[in-house]
Amino acid sequence: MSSAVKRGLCWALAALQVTPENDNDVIEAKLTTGSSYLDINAQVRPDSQVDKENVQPAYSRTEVADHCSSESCWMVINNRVYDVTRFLRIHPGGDDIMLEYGGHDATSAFIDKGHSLDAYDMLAEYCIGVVTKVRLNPFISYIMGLIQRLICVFSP
Ligand code: HEM
Repeated sequence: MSSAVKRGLCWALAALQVTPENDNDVIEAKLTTGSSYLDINAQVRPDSQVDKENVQPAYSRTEVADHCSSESCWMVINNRVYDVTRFLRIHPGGDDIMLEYGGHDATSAFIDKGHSLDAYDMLAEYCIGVVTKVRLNPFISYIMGLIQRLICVFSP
């Protein structure tokens, strides 16, 4: 599948404001190692930042989808919005891969890559808010999440 088609489909899904609830399952599955330190919420949002993040703005996935360039690159990880524009050039994995996920939900990609705990710690610095949750019919939400995942799995 060409990246243009992939981007189009991802944008369409974003426009539908799909919050892939399944990402929480991914996180649970990845992090049920028994170590409390491996709680992504603890890593993404240490206690000291809870209040700060609570007053941060909420962005829709459509808004996030608009920020997909090197001039302004946002991504969603675990239902939080990250402005990674200034991190692009210093990301050890390169800016290309970051831009691929610019404007999208990068939760699974971020976790599947197996980032170090240092990388998890770095997230807090780039967090600008949370994603607004629009609850769709659970069945539709499930199908949308499934399509989103299939796109990620089968695209080159
Ligand atoms: C704000 C989000 C991100 C941060 C803070 C971040 C941070 C890091 C850091 C610190 C490393 C160095 C290795 C490590 O400590 O794990 C790294 C490597 C890497 N990251 Fe990210 N990353 C982010 C997003 C992503 C995304 C969305 C992808 C997409 C798959 C990705 C893919 C990679 C890859 C492929 C490497 C190179 C691994 C290697 O060569 O060992 N990263 N990242």
